[in-house]
Amino acid sequence: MEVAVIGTGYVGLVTGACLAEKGHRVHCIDIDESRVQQLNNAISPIYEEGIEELLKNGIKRDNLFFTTDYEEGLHQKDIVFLAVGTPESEDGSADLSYLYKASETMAHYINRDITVVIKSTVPVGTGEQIDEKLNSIVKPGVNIRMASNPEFLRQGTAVYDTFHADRIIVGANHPEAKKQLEELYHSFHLPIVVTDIKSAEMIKYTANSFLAMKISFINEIANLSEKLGANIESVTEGIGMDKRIGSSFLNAGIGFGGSCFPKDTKAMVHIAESVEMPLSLIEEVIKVNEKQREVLVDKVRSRFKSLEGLEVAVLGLSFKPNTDDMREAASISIIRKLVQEGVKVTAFDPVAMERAKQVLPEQVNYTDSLEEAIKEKDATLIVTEWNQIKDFPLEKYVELMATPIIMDGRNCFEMKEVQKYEIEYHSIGRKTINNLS
Ligand SMILES: NC(=O)c1ccc[n+]([C@@H]2O[C@H](COP(=O)([O-])OP(=O)(O)OC[C@H]3O[C@@H](n4cnc5c(N)ncnc54)[C@H](O)[C@@H]3O)[C@@H](O)[C@H]2O)c1
Ligand SMILES: O=c1ccn([C@@H]2O[C@H](COP(=O)(O)OP(=O)(O)O[C@H]3O[C@H](CO)[C@@H](O)[C@H](O)[C@H]3O)[C@@H](O)[C@H]2O)c(=O)[nH]1
Repeated sequence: MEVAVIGTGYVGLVTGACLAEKGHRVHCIDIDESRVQQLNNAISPIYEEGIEELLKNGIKRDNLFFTTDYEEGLHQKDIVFLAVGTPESEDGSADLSYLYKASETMAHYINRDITVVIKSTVPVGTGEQIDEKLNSIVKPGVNIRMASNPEFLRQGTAVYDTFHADRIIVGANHPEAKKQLEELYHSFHLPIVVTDIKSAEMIKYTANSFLAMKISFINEIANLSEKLGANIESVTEGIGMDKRIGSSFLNAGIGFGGSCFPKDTKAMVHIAESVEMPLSLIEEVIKVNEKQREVLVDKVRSRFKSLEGLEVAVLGLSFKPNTDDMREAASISIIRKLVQEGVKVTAFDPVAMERAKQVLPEQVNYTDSLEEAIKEKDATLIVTEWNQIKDFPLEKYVELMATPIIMDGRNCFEMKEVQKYEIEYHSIGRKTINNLS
């Protein structure tokens, strides 16, 4: 089919490249000229496994194009996806200004019947509002078929997730839009759930709120387990085997970050408030998460008499492994607090250091060697569970650090493994190991 995708961020780019891989003819439109130029040279502006291979394939096959020109991108298209950002506004609501701007620009170039699909995460009712807006601009006689197709990919595994999604949600009030989207996704061989537009919009926020709730829930239980001397990993194993609970998304740590959970939970609360139906449970999920971000710094504070002049290594900066995205990364608030309290921070991340430099305090030192990062330090804080960090031998901490004290915010190491070394080891929801002589 003939497809256009507006916005070439994590969602738009991956969607466009995957649809081209399945044989559709796809034009991706973005206002960012340097991004479009890079993409035309098969260089990905985002760090995502497998994406550059798809770009090369699509460009070679001549069915994947990148442009800043809406007219060229929308020419003779059957379906157009809107995949621009919907970031957090100051009041916590979703900022729809990029979506409105993109829709308005697009409307001026639509001259035939077309299905317009919102892929961005948007509050319930946005599809209807955009529909109204488009109809007020397009030429009389041109039919807009509005639809919603929310995205569930995770950063770091975005290409894999697109080809192996648990389900595809198609929200369509118009039978032709439903038919076209089913045809578009036919070759993906994935379950498709068809619903109305408002329910599709609701599904996306509900899924993210539920997943965020699981994380805040297990983090509270982890803090309590730690206090009472229980082990959170045994607890999650024990509850996870109950099929009604399930074991996924129950990794205790220093809370959720990234470009989605923090903003989507806040937007959900805002949506509910706007219809006077407060979501107190989700409000608590957010509060628990904010408190959880403090846990590692609190552990440093209670371990050392004074933080002034302390030399600390921070391992992992991105909000999760396998991405260079720093949006709402726990490392930001942790490092800011440490620096404020006089700690000298040396940071290491396998891919996110360049992006991190734009948001972290200027006092931070960086090194691309994990060994160098921990050398002669008073403590090491583990913030992101990259494989390089998880696989780094524990004996190196003993060998290289001034005192081998590890504060692990992601429970990277098994307790029985740590027990073998002369290390002081603090983690989340588990007993402290103190083998320092
Ligand atoms: N990042 C994720 O993992 C993820 C997953 C599921 C859903 N979502 C949702 O998808 C949407 C997009 O998220 P993202 O992370 O891909 O965003 P992003 O910030 O990575 O990318 C947005 C892109 O849109 C472009 N853009 C902005 N205005 C434009 C315009 N008028 N015309 C053309 N292009 C324009 C920007 O230049 C940018 O390249 C959001 O609503 C987000 O909540 C994101
Ligand atoms: O058991 C867990 C799982 C995740 N996290 C944290 O939660 C955050 C988000 O992780 P993840 O969900 O893997 O990454 P995202 O790329 O943000 O993906 C989420 O947000 C996307 C944007 O809406 C959705 O499309 C995805 O389905 C949803 O998983 C990260 O900070 C993780 O460290 C935990 O602390 N414990």
